[in-house]
Amino acid sequence: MDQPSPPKEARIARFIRAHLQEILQNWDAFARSIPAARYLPAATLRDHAAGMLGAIADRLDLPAALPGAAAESPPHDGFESDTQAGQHGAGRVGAGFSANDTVAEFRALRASVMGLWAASEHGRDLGSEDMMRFNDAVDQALEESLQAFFTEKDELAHRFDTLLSATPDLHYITDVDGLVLYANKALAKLLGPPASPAVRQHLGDFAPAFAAQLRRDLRAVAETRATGRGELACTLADGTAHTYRYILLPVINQDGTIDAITGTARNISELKASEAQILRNAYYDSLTGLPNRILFRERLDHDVRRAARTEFALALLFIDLDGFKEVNDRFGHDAGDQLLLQVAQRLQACVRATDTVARIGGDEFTVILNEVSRIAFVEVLVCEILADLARPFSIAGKEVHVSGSIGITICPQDAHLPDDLLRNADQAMFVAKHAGRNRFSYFTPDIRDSASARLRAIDQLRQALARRELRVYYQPIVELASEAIVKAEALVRWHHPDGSLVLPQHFIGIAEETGLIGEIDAWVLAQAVPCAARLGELTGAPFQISVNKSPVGFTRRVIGHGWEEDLALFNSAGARIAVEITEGMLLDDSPGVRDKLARLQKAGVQFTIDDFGIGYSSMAYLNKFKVDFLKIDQSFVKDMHTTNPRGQIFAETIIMMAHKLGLKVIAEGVETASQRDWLRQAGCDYAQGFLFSPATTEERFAQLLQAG
Ligand SMILES: Nc1nc2c(ncn2[C@@H]2O[C@H](COP(=O)(O)OP(=O)(O)OP(=O)(O)O)[C@@H](O)[C@H]2O)c(=O)[nH]1
Repeated sequence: MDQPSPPKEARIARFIRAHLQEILQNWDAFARSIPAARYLPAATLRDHAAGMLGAIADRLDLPAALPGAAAESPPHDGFESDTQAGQHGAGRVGAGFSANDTVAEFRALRASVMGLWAASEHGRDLGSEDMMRFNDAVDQALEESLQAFFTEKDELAHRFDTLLSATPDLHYITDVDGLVLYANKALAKLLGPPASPAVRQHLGDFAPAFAAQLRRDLRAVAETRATGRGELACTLADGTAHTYRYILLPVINQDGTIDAITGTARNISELKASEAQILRNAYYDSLTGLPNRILFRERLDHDVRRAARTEFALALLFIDLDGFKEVNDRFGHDAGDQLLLQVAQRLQACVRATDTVARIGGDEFTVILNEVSRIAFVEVLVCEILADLARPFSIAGKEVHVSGSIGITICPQDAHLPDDLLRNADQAMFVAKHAGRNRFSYFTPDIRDSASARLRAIDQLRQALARRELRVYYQPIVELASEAIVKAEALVRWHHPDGSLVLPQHFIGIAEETGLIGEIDAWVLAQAVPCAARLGELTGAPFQISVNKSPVGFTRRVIGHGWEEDLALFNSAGARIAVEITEGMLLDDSPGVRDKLARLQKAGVQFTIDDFGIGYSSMAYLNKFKVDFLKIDQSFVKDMHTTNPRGQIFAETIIMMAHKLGLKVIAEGVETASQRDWLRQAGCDYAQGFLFSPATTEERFAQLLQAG
């Protein structure tokens, strides 16, 4: 049987297979004109072309591959890239080809084959059925490729949309005018539905007030091709205020043109709020909201510089509350906080918006008064502040009273450097406080001199402690009935390097202010306890030494003061030590003070009320707290036989009252025999003073004791 002649279409298939290498050489030249093809290696492109040509040839070989076959079996809707052409089209998406590039690629294939066919012996058959079938096969492959290409693109877009819509950030693609080509879910929500499907929304529509800013930025990105960045503080349609940080990137086409801009915008409102909070914490006092010390210093620097350029002066006020600690102690720390807040409000209400009120420490405030034309105005304002602070405060339904001590310094009159001004105002405040509180004091050079002298004294006292220049002296206390030395008072002396012996009244005040008193009191106690034991051995009977304990040591934390260490010493000494305290101490009903007194009493320590009769008139504390001795203040003793006979009456009354309460009485400052005789006759138990002996060293004291 005769073999049927091969179908006509096989001719071109055979032609393709036979001339594949030449076709591919032609193809190379065409392919170079396809923009995206430039980014693929030549070998890869040729492999693709060879694969496609092979598939087209195979298709032409099929008997079913008749003209119009593609039209008869159109790719179904859910196109799957299962043919060679389909796979090719889907792959082109990943390779960065546009649809036009893909079309161009097929055109190049067609032209490569047709060019060679025309040049071959078949040249005259260009319009032949072979050619028509070939063109149909290429068209069909192209259609399959494009279908796959677009399906892949849609899927990719969907995947990107899913990815970009999974974040709260705004992602967008716009044209160069800002008309939105793509908006992720977050942005679409902000933009709301478009007015009409035919009208594109503008990126700035979600914050209309900033549309102009966005337009400018978009234009700049399109013109400069540089990435644009910016921040947008805006109010959204729901009335909430937000800040967005955005980025705009030009999408540069392969031909170098820009017709789209893409980017993201992130809502940084929380970040901004926490940045603002950090800034507030760094520069503002969290309790009162006033500028803190750091911001105050910055403002002072700035205001001083500005004042130097004008004819105006600047006044700096340093305000320290009086009696604030008592508010904390009596009403609690929260009440203290409330008070500070109300003080801040009152101070702020006194000054102009251009002035600064700052809280620079616990109960310390400063006020910078700018553009001061007359100092008299400052004084008027300061009086107003004092009056305002002295008005009662209402805290948790209770009336609370404080006052203020104010130091004033003027720039440039007193100083023109911020540090000096602050120091001046502080020193002037110190003077106001020590002059009785609830008043003001101007800075003067004298104040500076005495403040420097005070600082020098503090420094010297510190050194005295370190160099062990302090000594304990003991003053005999005699029993008036027998005139025998039965006790001693330990008194501290300072052997100054200049050879002088400094009495406590010249340094205890500074020691109390600076807290060094704790160290001094503890050191005196540590000397007195073994001394009492030694003197006891000498006399063969327990010997008692009184030590002074500063109220500061009971009420505050003081330097070098280990309360527990003291207590161990007191415990070991028991009644060999008596503690001299002031009436004020017993009136202090704060738990800290009461607890310390009770612990001392438990240790067996006896108590002497020092300077009795010159302090508080209330004696109710004598009923509450067990005291052993009353010490009549030396002012009564001194007055006894001089101009003021009332001294005798007071002394007599004190002695009588003490005895009725079961207490012993010590008179101090006894200098004359007549004072001694009178006291003895009035029933006073003990006396101390120059008549018997000044305070002296332990050795000398021991000699006195032995001499009887
Ligand atoms: N409630 C409260 N108290 C504070 C705060 N900061 C510091 N203080 C207290 O404020 C007090 C300030 O001490 P002082 O200035 O010596 O007290 P004061 O009673 O006013 O003494 P004078 O100035 O001598 O009249 C201390 O007891 C601190 O513990 C705070 O933020 N809140």
